[in-house]
Amino acid sequence: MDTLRYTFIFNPAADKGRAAVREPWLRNMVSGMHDAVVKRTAYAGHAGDIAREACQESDCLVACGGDGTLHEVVNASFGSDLPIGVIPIGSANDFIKTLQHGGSVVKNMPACFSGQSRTVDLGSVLFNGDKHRYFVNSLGIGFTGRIAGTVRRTTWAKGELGYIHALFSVLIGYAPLKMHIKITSPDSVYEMHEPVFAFSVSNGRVEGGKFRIAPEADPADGLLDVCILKSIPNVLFLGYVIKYLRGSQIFDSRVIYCKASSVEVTIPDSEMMHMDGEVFEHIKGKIRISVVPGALRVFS
Ligand SMILES: Nc1ncnc2c1ncn2[C@@H]1O[C@H](COP(=O)(O)OP(=O)(O)OP(=O)(O)O)[C@@H](O)[C@H]1O
Repeated sequence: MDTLRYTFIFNPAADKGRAAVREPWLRNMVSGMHDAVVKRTAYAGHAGDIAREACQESDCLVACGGDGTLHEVVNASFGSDLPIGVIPIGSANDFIKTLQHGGSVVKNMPACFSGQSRTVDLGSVLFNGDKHRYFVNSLGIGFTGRIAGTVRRTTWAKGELGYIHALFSVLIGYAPLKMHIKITSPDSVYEMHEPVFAFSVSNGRVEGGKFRIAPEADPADGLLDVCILKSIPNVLFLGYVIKYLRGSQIFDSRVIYCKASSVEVTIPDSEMMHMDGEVFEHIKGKIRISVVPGALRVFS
């Protein structure tokens, strides 16, 4: 069998710059193992540019960073059918927690070289008219979009602490958002039109490091998991934080949790959205989210 050609796409800015110290380790691990090169990103968006080029000259791509790095690599290489590996050296590394090897950097290295891959679903998102992205792990509009924005802006709080700090910062002055939501499930269509505290659609189970936002999610089931927290008084918030940490919010009467093949959301006012922790500002109008079954090959 021919040796597989690997491109490792290394984001030194991941984990608020702490990933940079991993570079000698990564280069050492990679050297002499297979036909592999390490390419270091130089700016935000560069992981996608490297991935696009590498599709022509590689058999496998490995995203070395957090969920944002993986998000860029997946969007840039969509349609190439190249398997993608993950070396989780970001702050949260949420998607890898749903895959077999958990968040371990050391365990994921051999997984990348095993040649064993499996297919998982992707979320496809049309927004602001003609804008389009795929997400791997999760999407949030409103509350969790603002949290992702705060995490990006805050430089002093690193790792999962950054997500906890952002959670409470966003809560101050937060009011539930008006949303019209249409959820299409395999056997039903459900519509709601009321203020929503938190809205997410997930392919993976975890978000923000520790929050079990979609505890029933299976990234290979051909469906996305929808979790909507209806309007709640802010005083009840702490109780819901604990429920989201445990994944028990799905049994709460104020939460809608279901599997869907597509979700259409309409928001009248400009809002923040995140996909895999990447922030998209000034989102307004219709957002069309749908599953693309088995669209991504991952090493696991
Ligand atoms: N060389 C670079 N300089 C500045 N920013 C970069 C560079 N390379 C990539 N980025 C940006 O760094 C951001 C953070 O990357 P990533 O999401 O992988 O790490 P993280 O936020 O620590 O992890 P997680 O999303 O799992 O919490 C991304 O938005 C990406 O576009």
